[in-house]
Amino acid sequence: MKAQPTASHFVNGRYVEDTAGTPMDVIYPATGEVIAQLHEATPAIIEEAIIAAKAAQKEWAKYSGTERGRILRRTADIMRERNHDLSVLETYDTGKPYQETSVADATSGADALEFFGGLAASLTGEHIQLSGGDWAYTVREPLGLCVGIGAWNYPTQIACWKGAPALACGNAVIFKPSETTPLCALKVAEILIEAGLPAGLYNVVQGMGAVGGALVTDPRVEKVSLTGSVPTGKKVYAAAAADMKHATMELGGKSPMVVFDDANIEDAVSGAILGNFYSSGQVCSNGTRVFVQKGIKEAFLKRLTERLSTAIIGDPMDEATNFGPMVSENQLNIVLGYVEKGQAEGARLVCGGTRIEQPGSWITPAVFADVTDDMAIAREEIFGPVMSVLDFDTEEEVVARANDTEFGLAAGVYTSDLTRAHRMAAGFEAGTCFINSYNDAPVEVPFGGVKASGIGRENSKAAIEHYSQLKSVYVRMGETEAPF
Ligand SMILES: NC(=O)C1=CN([C@@H]2O[C@H](COP(=O)(O)OP(=O)(O)OC[C@H]3O[C@@H](n4cnc5c(N)ncnc54)[C@H](O)[C@@H]3O)[C@@H](O)[C@H]2O)C=CC1
Repeated sequence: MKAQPTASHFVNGRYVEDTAGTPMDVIYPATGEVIAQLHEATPAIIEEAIIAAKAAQKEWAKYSGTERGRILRRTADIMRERNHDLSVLETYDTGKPYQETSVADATSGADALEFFGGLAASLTGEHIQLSGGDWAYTVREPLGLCVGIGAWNYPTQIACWKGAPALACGNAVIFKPSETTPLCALKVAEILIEAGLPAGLYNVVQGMGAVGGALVTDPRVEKVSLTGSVPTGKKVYAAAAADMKHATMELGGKSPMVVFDDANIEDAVSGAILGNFYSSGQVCSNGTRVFVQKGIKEAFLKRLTERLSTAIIGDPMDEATNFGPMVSENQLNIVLGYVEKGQAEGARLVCGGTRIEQPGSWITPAVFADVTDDMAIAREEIFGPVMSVLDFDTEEEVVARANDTEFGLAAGVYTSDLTRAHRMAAGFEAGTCFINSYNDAPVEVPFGGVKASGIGRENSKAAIEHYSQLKSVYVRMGETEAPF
């Protein structure tokens, strides 16, 4: 098999297998071939991971930030050196074109390791002067054992976006990748050990939702960070709350992208393509509701369809390919179902949306025009290459319509009017806004959603708040006074 790892799990610094676990086939989405076979984690594997992580974390917490950071930065360097191999594996795991995986997956993971590695030494508390010479200080302490649960669209990135801040703060991690894309997190775990991370601090256990559920409900786990859909997020957040665990939820969206008459059409079309068709549309923050002001609607659609006709759909390993298959047959069928639904609801299919008849899970990028707010394709997260174009007249109207959704992950605006751009950003109910751009996610900037799209933030200094807690220590310099 093309991508068979040494074993299914990585626990306590080494690969481990337990063939008693349910077999899991890993399928290359571009051809439908089985490229690896793993086993789901058994309760024995989960137990081994928890025991190893708890023991290792106690020692890791005693390391200085400088020492922790050095290991993370070394890991980032190794990941960059091996970017080609890691990107090929990511392409096998997800089907995303190598043209994308070579610049947006292991490299983004390395950015997180480097950023949080650099921050580790500066994670200090503060000194607070009080009256009468008394004073207090705060200590930033790790949470303990953090569980990360991943989605299938950015497996390496998610494994690092959760692992890097957790480790920088002195925590241990157990990561459960998506069952659809289990391969790359194992490589991250292996490279962390090679870079000098003590055994037991970053473990990878495979499995379906039930394995995630077993981790989330274990009383020895202090924090849960999920990247996934809103329905899963609601379950995992509720399970974490039952034990008062810390939680970060990076969930789905149905984000608006607003294009005003005065926008640079070429840039707006680029933003709409990036925000709908990169990774075959499998990006949580995608701007799938494209509101176009009526005056430029036809010009926008014309240029969009022209540009879409130049997409290179084909072998994901070919560096020229810029549009790959859906991650799985299951996801393809969900997307095809929405294309059918959109047509049945009366939207106009401008182009694409047809299954490409060849092995693997392929579809052409779809654009719907004349979409109205009540249609399922405008309300529900599709998580595939289906763009809905909606018309609007005024700024006031479009802000209200853009916000009329349970989600609040991202929002974008294309306009050449500077003050309007900032008014729009202020009016959007979204965790991340883009002005004349779409889907940037550099590690320096907080990322996360509002409303049903989640709680907490990943990346940036903001993530530190979600992987550490403050202890306050009061120091009295005089006598202790009591009422009697
Ligand atoms: N906001 C963000 O940063 C991102 C959000 N996403 C969202 O992820 C979704 C697509 O990914 P999927 O893997 O289909 O999501 P999903 O919600 O089906 O699964 C996510 C993960 O949760 C696990 N899981 C399922 N049930 C569980 C349970 N009861 N307890 C614990 N773990 C459980 C799954 O095994 C998987 O590892 C989309 O909604 C997308 O928007 C994807 C990428 C980034």
